[in-house]
Amino acid sequence: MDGNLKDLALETYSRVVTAELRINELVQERLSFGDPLWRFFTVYLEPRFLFNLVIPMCGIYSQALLTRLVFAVGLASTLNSFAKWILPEQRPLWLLREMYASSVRSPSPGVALESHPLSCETTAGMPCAHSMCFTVFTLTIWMFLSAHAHSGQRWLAGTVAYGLIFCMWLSRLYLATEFLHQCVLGTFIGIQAIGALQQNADYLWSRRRRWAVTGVLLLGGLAAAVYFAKLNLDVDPHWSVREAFKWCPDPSYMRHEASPIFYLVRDLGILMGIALASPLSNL
Ligand SMILES: O=P(O)(O)OC[C@H]1O[C@@H](O)[C@H](O)[C@@H](O)[C@@H]1O
Repeated sequence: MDGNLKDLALETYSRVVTAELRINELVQERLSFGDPLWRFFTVYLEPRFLFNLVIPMCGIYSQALLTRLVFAVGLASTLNSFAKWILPEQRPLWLLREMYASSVRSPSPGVALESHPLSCETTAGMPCAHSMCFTVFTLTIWMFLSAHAHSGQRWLAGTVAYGLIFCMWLSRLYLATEFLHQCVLGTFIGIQAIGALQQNADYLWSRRRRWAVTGVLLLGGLAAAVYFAKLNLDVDPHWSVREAFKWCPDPSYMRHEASPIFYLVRDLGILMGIALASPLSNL
């Protein structure tokens, strides 16, 4: 019974992702006129660029906004890196090439996807980091600016924010780095994370430095524990890097600073900065 259920779940999953490959193909075929725009979203609105340039620039407008953005996007990015680290999922190009390369999986999906230098990601797919962090970034700004806006202005700004998030999905689908469900879930988790941060804002912002630093160190311990647990279970912790090496058309497209461990260290570094500045309510 258990075996049947597992087979059914695997078969359903396989059907869904195969159908989703067609969505990637459709976006590539129909929306190629927007190529520069899709590249812009992926390159200039990605989490690293947000942390390095866009969020500090927002600080020119307001320091309160800067603090909120670093806190919210930093937490969202860490959550995302942990999800990819603990439970990695395929990306469309990896799956497609594996389907064509393997004689076991048939019939072949009959889909052709173009790959770009930007398609060579070395982390796992789920949930989409670009969609998740950009959702948190956009909605945090929207909430901050809406505080003193009329309902009409709020509605207009909200529509623009969701339109931009949708463009980020199209960008990731166009570059065939993500399946649609990975983009949708990235945004969904981002929205849930913002809700949870809002509800617990007083508690989180009043944490003393000692507790915040201990929390970040524990997260570092969790990341290391996952690494050793996977080794023990004979699961490759660097599975996503191997997949990228296997299926990327040109290994020079890959960046060493894009590996899961690098992103975990980057995100925990950002969180450690926040922890050292705690309690945030004093800023
Ligand atoms: O999950 P995505 O959207 O394909 O992004 C992969 C990586 O892309 C990088 O550009 C980001 O800096 C990382 O945070 C992210 O994990």
